[in-house]
Amino acid sequence: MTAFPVSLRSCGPCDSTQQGSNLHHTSAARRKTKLPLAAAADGPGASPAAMPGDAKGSMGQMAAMQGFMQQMAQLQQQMQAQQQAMQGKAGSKAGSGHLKVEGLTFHPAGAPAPLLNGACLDLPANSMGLVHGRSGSGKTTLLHLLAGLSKPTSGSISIGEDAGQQAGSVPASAAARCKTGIVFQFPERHFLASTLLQELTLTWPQRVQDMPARQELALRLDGVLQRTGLRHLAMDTRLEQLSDGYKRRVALAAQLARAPSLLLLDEPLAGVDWPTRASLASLLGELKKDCTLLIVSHDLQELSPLADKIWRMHPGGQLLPSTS
Ligand SMILES: Nc1ncnc2c1ncn2[C@@H]1O[C@H](COP(=O)(O)OP(=O)(O)OP(=O)(O)O)[C@@H](O)[C@H]1O
Repeated sequence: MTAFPVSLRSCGPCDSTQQGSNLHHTSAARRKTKLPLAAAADGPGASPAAMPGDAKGSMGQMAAMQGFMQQMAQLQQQMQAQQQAMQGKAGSKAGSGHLKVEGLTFHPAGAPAPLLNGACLDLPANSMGLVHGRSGSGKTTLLHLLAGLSKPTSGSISIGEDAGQQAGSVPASAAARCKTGIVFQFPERHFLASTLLQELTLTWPQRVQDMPARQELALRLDGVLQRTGLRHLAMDTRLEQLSDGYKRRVALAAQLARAPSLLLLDEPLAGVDWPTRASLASLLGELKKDCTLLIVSHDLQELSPLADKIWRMHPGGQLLPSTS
């Protein structure tokens, strides 16, 4: 079994032990979270049109800033999830991943029309949903709303136990969101650490009293590494040395170690070679046993046979059931 850093030591300098380094980076990430999160919480106000004049840089800079804000928001959610699991609020075992979305509309400030227009979907627990559609139709936007990375203009998102309740205009509860994982389209752009070990343990709780939670996470991660085909890699492998397929596996493993009840995946097969696509697709099919999956993809050939429900995102942000 792979040895993970369950024990806690004081935070050392970056070039000290791997574990000390990890603690250091995690603390730093926590500190960094405050400012971008305040901006992210503004939702539509964070769009380029709503930024003050001196912040209107190039679109590339804005995209990078938005990516960073989303990354920080996700990190904070994951940290909250570990904390709540430890306190017994969210439970350490994956709960129901029933996803219900009603009338979801997203019209960011400055956009001429809504990016998402009254989207509805109902995805039972332990099933796989697939969303396809033309480039730019709003598929990624939908995933970001479901992950709580953007704030909807109107509509409701219910996850797990919430899904049985009457929908209102409020998004899913914080506890349900904490059990939602997301793997981005280009996961390597969202890596915050340098090595495999650091990335996989980045959001683990750090306090002395968190030892049982860390032990549980280490045990779960061992199984996840086996399942995602990463177990043969050295834990000090540098992430930049990995192929695109392996980087996707690392991002997936980091999410699975949290035992999400809902896992959102953006183009999980894009940019990987054919044998890797086949093995990744088969892994995603197996994951239905553990959680509910909602996948955005153009790769219908591999994924539609595995999907229980399929939707097409039409231009104008309308989500309609689809047969393929
Ligand atoms: N906050 C925002 N403000 C304004 N426009 C936005 C915002 N977020 C996304 N967009 C625009 O909304 C459109 C839909 O983007 P989205 O990434 O959701 O499409 P997609 O269907 O996932 O495309 P692809 O298949 O190419 O990944 C794009 O034109 C994008 O530039």
